[in-house]
Amino acid sequence: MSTTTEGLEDVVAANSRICDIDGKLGKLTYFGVDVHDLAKYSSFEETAYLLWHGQLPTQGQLEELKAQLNASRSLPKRFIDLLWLLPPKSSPMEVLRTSISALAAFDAESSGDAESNLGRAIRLTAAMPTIVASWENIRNGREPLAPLADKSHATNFLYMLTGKMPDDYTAHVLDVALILHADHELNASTFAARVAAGTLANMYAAVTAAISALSGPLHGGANEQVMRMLLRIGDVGGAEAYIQDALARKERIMGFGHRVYRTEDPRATHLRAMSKELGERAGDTRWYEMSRIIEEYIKQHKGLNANVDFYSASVYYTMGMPVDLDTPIFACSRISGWTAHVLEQYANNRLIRPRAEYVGPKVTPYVPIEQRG
Ligand SMILES: CC(=O)SCCNC(=O)CCNC(=O)[C@H](O)C(C)(C)COP(=O)(O)OP(=O)(O)OC[C@H]1O[C@@H](n2cnc3c(N)ncnc32)[C@H](O)[C@@H]1OP(=O)(O)O
Ligand SMILES: O=C([O-])CC(=O)C(=O)O
Repeated sequence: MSTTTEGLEDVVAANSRICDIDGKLGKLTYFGVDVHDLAKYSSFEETAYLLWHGQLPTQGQLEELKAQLNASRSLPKRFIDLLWLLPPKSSPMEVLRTSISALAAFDAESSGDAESNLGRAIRLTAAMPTIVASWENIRNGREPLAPLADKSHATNFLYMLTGKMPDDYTAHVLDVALILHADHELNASTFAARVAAGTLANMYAAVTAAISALSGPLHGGANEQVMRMLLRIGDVGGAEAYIQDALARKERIMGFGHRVYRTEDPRATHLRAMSKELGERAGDTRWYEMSRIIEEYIKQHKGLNANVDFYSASVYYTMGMPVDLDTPIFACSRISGWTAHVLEQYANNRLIRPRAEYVGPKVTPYVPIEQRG
């Protein structure tokens, strides 16, 4: 058998039209559209349309998608009842994973054709922020809030989380963060979704697999760990010594390094700027300043760049998000990319089944239990 590539590094495992990354140049495109342009000019809804259809929508197509999302934000009462049964200490990421798995049982459609699956992608994308916001309310003993008709995805998410209408800038920041996190080629969670879809498991099963893979601290779970680190450091003056010690202990610094990027992660450029501006607007740039010190130190001493998870931590924290919602927020964006990849997998399916290089013991005779030991 051929030599193994640990972690499948640089292995090309699928043809995909959805997302392209140039890790040397730090370029990221969705169906050929530069993520910098999407961050500047687009909205999450428009970006999701692009991922599902391969082209940006016309005004009419965008309005239709917004109407479909608005019509699918509410959750069935029996589903909300299910959330009330979960222990309040359950982590939001576990609740989200359990919820998507359970949501399969509430899907009235039985067809698995492409149109039905596109409908599922839209409904899942609409429902995820409602699930996260409902859990935030339920775990604090409050009734979940109903979504607002005719408001954007980002505005609705913030409203349902806080019970207050967000200001335009905060809604814009979340919208841009959702655009930036929407897709990233064959990252671990998208690959997990495609592996599940490749068995022709349904979209809920594939997304449940994806949420599981996203939750780990080497992937989407890193943003939460970044914020926990910043909170441990506590003040700007302590940042450099903390990182110096952590590196001396050979610790991995969350939010740094990437399997593909060898230069600045283009998403970090926007998140860094938003972290700064949010801090300035809030009159507290502590988290941004701490982040900058850590970033410079790690770049200088380890040659590693900040990834998408590093500045999203201070962005969400400055927006007032509870730290354990960081990764669920990531999932609420990546659902658009996951479902786009699942649709692409179904459209051109072949079971994904690699081989392992066997490195275990040679063939050994079976020893009866009374002769072992
Ligand atoms: C949305 C996302 O998923 S973005 C990634 C989010 N994850 C994180 O931020 C977690 C921290 N980062 C990491 O653990 C890694 O950089 C990963 C998992 C993202 C990429 O890992 P890989 O491509 O497998 O790189 P690998 O783990 O082999 O590391 C290569 C070397 O860089 C070091 N390194 C990589 N990342 C870090 C880090 N964040 N802190 C300290 N050292 C690091 C490793 O220790 C290793 O050094 P060594 O060769 O001396 O042992
Ligand atoms: O591509 C990866 O391996 C991880 C990543 O940045 C993402 O999923 O956004």
